[in-house]
Amino acid sequence: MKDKKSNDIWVFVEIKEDGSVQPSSLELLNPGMQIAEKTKGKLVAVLFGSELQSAVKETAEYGADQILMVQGSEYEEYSTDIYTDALCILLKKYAPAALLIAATNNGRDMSPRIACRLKTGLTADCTGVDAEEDSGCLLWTRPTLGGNLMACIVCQEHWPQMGTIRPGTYKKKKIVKEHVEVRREFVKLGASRNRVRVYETIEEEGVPADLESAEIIVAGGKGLGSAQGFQMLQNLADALGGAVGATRGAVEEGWISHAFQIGQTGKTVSPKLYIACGISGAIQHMVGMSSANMIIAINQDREAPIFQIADYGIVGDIYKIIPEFTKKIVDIV
Ligand SMILES: Cc1cc2nc3c(=O)[nH]c(=O)nc-3n(C[C@H](O)[C@H](O)[C@H](O)COP(=O)(O)OP(=O)(O)OC[C@H]3O[C@@H](n4cnc5c(N)ncnc54)[C@H](O)[C@@H]3O)c2cc1C
Repeated sequence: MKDKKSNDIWVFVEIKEDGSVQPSSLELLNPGMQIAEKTKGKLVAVLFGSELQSAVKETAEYGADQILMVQGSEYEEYSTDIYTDALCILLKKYAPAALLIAATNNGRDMSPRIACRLKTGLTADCTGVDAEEDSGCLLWTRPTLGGNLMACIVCQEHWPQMGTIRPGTYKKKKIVKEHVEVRREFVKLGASRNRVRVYETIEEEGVPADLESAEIIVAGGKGLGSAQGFQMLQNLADALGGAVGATRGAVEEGWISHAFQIGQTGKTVSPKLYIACGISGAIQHMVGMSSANMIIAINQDREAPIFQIADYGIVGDIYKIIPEFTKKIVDIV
């Protein structure tokens, strides 16, 4: 679209199959607030679903000025056709300045279709977003050229400014607002049709359930020396109620699948506690985990760069430290 009707920033808030809110969507309300302040618009959360009361209540705690709820049985589960059609109708009606979508499977599926229909640009899989105050254009950051460079992408004169943002890039931020306006929207889908029916959802085996939203991550690198080392880390993660992650070094060795990789070409995480075991601290790894609240690094090389960002550093052999540490935790719990 060539014009916008407002400076509002929209965040599409995805609802999971169990009716709860996708945490990575709530994370986007955090940068959304700062951007809306710069563009001098409202922060609007858009929700689709069949039963939205509790999702609206939860979303209202994360800083939205307004919530658009689109309720109906046709939105009970995600459908590429229905969601794309409905969101395009709303975007044409309100013509906001920007739309932020979490880079989940559904977000990645829907976003390019919307951008194409509205004849606007889409910056996919971003690791950061900001806004230019003068132009109101969004500044999207993402790795480019195989991850060797970070690019700042601007899409001028096309609205809404659209991008998908990697889960885990931002932290959810609770904000108490005196008033959050909740508006019901009825979208007349007309000739829309759902061409795809989902008969069954099969969870892929061996994939970490929610690495991006884990509060504790025990990550391993090449210092583990073998795939067996990850079992040792899994024991510690289980004792702490956390998840296991890995460096690209360990993934390339074939010790663990790419789904566990953290970093520039893997996942972005932001846990409360990150325990880095046998990880040197290459920049491409650190961009994916440096926003953790607390980092504990265990490495036998006291010069390893990971110690520069660690809150606590232990110089030593992981094979001596981790089993002892796990035993202590198990004894306490
Ligand atoms: C374009 C591009 C994208 C990339 N994307 C990513 C990415 O997304 N994620 C990522 O992780 N990397 C990525 N990399 C690779 C990155 O540059 C590093 O090569 C990688 O992170 C190194 O992994 P590592 O720390 O496991 O291995 P190493 O750098 O080999 O470090 C192993 C560490 O283990 C320590 N150690 C060894 N034995 C022990 C022991 N017994 N006890 C304690 N410590 C021990 C060593 O002292 C060493 O510091 C990318 C690279 C490029 C070029």
